Amino acid sequence: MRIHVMAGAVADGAGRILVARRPDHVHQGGLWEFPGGKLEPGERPEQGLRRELWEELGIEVEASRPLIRIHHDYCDRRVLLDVHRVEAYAGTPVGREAQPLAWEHPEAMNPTRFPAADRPIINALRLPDRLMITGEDPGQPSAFLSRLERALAGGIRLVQLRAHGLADAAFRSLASDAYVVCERAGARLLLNRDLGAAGQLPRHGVHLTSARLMGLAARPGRVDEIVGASCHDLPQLARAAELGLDYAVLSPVEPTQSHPGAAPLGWEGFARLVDQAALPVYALGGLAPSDCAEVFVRGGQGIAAIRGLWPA
Ligand SMILES: Nc1nc2c([nH]c(=O)n2[C@H]2C[C@H](O)[C@@H](COP(=O)(O)OP(=O)(O)OP(=O)(O)O)O2)c(=O)[nH]1
Repeated sequence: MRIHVMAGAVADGAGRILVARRPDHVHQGGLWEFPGGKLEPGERPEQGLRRELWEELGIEVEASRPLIRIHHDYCDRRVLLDVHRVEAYAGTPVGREAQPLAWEHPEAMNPTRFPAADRPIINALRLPDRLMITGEDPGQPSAFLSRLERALAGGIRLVQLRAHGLADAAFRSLASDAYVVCERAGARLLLNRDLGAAGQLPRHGVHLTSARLMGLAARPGRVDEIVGASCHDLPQLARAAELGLDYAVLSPVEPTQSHPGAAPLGWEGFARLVDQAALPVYALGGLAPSDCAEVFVRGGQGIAAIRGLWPA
């Protein structure tokens, strides 16, 4: 039987997340967790979250939204971790069951101190809700970089540099400049390029095409960088999770101008695939920032887009 667990990601003003230490004698004891517990029969998820955070922390959840759902098989029990981001609450969290509490920045979290199922939750907390894929003008670096700067000024914090039309030397030059611009804005740059060509280029991570993903036997890149991949079906999502990638981009959700022939998944199809994926999944294909609320309800991390995010 599967246990449905509600857990809350409660943030402070500095973006740190509240974690609690599980007692030694319980399942996954001694490890740190996102506070929560089992959904009771007949309870709605939001109700269960409110009850658990009241019982464990003495806070009243006023607003929350889905962050990620993870199915995990621990051999001795199967769990569904249904994690919500707590957006507003009343009260001051205290360990009402005498559990030690700590506030940790997601970047500083050590996944080995959490249950195995929590790794994708930590990644979901580290990643923003918008992944911008670069669009026009890669052949005109100054116009391209000024578009990039405008996007960063508008709050973009994760950028995938996609410039398949550029030869290696032009790509290397553009990537080096884009890295400087992203660093200055506190944003992260992912290179969508063969790792041989991306080589030692400065970057915060790499983005793999679905063909490259399916040809790999192990997670590529450095351990400290973000690695994600484009996916279009369940076997690709499963491979991305197996390799321990940090995120996937699933497409196309809606019909797009860039891939007019591809059959769209629709929101139902997107939600069905995401629910079986054990990693954060961005929705791609005909989407704009106003679609984020829909993506959250469907279990996704947020939107990935060229047209919807790359400045005109
Ligand atoms: N709350 C929480 N549970 C987690 C996390 N990661 C993870 O694998 N789990 C697992 C451990 C447990 O098997 C299950 C949570 O069940 P629990 O026993 O803590 O639930 P509960 O608070 O309702 O406790 P009780 O009724 O057994 O006293 O989910 C996490 O980050 N937070």
